[in-house]
Amino acid sequence: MKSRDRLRIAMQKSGRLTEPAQELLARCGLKFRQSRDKLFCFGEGEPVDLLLVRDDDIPGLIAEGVCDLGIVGRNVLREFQLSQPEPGEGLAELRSLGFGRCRLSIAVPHEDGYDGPAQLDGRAIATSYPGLLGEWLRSHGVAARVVYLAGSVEIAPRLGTADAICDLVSSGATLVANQLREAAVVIESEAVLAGRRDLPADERGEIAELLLRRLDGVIQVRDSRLILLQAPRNALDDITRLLPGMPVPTLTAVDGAPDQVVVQALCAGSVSWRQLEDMKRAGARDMLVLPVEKMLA
Ligand SMILES: Nc1ncnc2c1ncn2[C@@H]1O[C@H](COP(=O)(O)OP(=O)(O)OP(=O)(O)O)[C@@H](O)[C@H]1O
Ligand SMILES: O=P(O)(O)OC[C@H]1O[C@H](OP(=O)(O)OP(=O)(O)O)[C@H](O)[C@@H]1O
Ligand SMILES: [Mg+2]
Repeated sequence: MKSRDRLRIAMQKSGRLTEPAQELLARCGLKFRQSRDKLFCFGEGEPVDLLLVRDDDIPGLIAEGVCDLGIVGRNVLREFQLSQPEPGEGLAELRSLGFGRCRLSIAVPHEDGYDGPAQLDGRAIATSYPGLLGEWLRSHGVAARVVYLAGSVEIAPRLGTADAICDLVSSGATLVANQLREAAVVIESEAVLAGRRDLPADERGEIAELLLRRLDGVIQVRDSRLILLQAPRNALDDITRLLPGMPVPTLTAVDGAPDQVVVQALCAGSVSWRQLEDMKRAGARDMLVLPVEKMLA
């Protein structure tokens, strides 16, 4: 294969993960110019390019070395890994990215009810994820027949081609619309950054590491809020306990009010109105919750 000195990331061309993935890379400071056929994006500035493909193709492209990294659902990555002779080798989930959250679940016709895995013994289950379903069935000691369907899995029970399904669920609206009920969760999924276990030991590896560092900063910032408030010193313990992630706050004295301090704290996660009201009851006032734009430890 031709050697390459630019890092290449595979991502979904058009689908649920496209926009959030593009936004995430932009937040990492990467800028791209799209090719005319819209299959490739050339990186401007950093030596990082994008390949825009069907999400199902992403793990294979990384495994074959066509791309170095990929942004893909954990469901697709795990299914690919299970299709390989050595599922534990080759590809790895390098980071979880916090969008595209859904779960792969087994669902049964609403009128059937569900009283545990044994109910699925001897039944036919339709899915696009035979590897993940097969693993779940084995680990629960269930002998069911797996019927592979590439799409529209949810209509299989009505068509009589299966007794149950195993498909992605988010709001549950698709299940309700098809008179199905969620019976068991096979895996919780979200978009992940996938890569080979061994990053290339050259310039591309260095760029990948730089990208991972920026990504960590972006993810941490996205999930962080800076809170500023004023409080009586004797209420500090109570107020700190109410801060998400219980950070160690920085304290500043208030001129002319020795019993008061200004508290500054970096919180993990958003701060709800309810938490602010609880802090106010504990003695806090003049509370400000600020988003964080960039962070570098
Ligand atoms: N309802 C949902 N809510 C949230 N995330 C979802 C939902 N359905 C799927 N996902 C996640 O988003 C990924 C992409 O879903 P999408 O429906 O865009 O894929 P697709 O139809 O297979 O697209 P492609 O044309 O690229 O093959 C899924 O693999 C899954 O990780
Ligand atoms: O629980 P819900 O919020 O209803 O989401 C679940 C549905 O979302 C996905 O399909 P999508 O809408 O992407 O259609 P597709 O299968 O045709 O891609 C998935 O395959 C489920 O059918
Ligand atoms: Mg797909």
